[in-house]
Amino acid sequence: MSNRPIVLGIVGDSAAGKTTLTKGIAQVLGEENVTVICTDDYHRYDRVQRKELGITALHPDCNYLDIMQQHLSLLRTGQPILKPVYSHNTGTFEPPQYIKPDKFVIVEGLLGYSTRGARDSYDVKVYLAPPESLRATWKVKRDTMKRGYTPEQVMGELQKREPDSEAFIRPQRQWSDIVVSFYPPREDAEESNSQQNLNVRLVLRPTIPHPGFTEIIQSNRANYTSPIRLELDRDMGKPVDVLEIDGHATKEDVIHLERMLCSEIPSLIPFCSTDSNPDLGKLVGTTGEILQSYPLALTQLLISYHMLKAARIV
Ligand SMILES: Nc1ncnc2c1ncn2[C@@H]1O[C@H](COP(=O)(O)OP(=O)(O)O)[C@@H](O)[C@H]1O
Ligand SMILES: O=C(COP(=O)(O)O)[C@H](O)[C@H](O)COP(=O)(O)O
Repeated sequence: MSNRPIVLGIVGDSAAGKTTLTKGIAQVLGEENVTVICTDDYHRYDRVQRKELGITALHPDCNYLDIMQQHLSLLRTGQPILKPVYSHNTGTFEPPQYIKPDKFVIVEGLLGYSTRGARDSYDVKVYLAPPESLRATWKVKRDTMKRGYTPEQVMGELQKREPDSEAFIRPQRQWSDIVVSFYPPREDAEESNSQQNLNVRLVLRPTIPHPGFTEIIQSNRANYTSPIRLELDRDMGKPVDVLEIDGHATKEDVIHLERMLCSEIPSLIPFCSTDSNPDLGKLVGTTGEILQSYPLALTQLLISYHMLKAARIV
């Protein structure tokens, strides 16, 4: 067992699903073992100042990225930090927080892979990339319900942020080991956009050793219509494996994959199916409803697999 924390990065644009996935992974790893850091705390300006300056939270100049990087290096070696705190409720800063890292650290935020030094701090790097239309739906719902914005304000903000999303957020995809995209089965099905039965597309780069999916999928009636598919593709010009899991996959479809992931890592076994772990794949939807999805469950398990594997071999 490694004697330093294992660090997971979850990076993506606003409302891409970072907090939701972070909670799901912490649930599998055991919340008591996980320290969660949100890099929004490293904003340089509060909400009013950003408005006055005409700068978005996505811009590197709007964040203390040097301090974020220092803190990530400290956490990686097991040392404590005094972390700033940004409140999304008030849009202002609160007193700093003393944080001593647990066995696992999850760092979620907008610009986590934007500097070389920061990127060097992670054991596993995930990038979240839902289609932009789904992200907009999620952002409008969440920011109106939880952050006190009107729908018009959120749409305006998305528009204003687009150049910075393109320049600073989306390029970080290239640094990730896994790209996670939840998406509705049919792009034109507006009402399925935010809710149940989302599919997931998992881009697996050869930057970390992934489990041997090929075997299990081949032995398992894999074909183009199977709800679980493994394909070879390219992502940002580089060869990758892509694992697709459809929202309508049944328990029987996912069970082999769950067992395979868990058999390699004994400590995952108690958490590896919705029978033994009823909260696996559960999430709070944009209107507060509780959803459960196999695509999310398998995404949680795959990322937890990598965390536990890193903890054993480092
Ligand atoms: N996999 C998912 N399936 C369904 N809804 C999701 C999923 N991920 C996120 N959401 C919804 O989108 C909204 C934004 O997600 P959140 O995790 O807060 O994003 P971020 O932390 O990246 O800003 C949440 O309110 C949540 O209900
Ligand atoms: O883009 C984000 C990141 O949060 P998330 O990734 O959770 O959307 C927020 O808009 C900024 O942090 C500013 O916060 P606020 O808008 O609350 O002032």
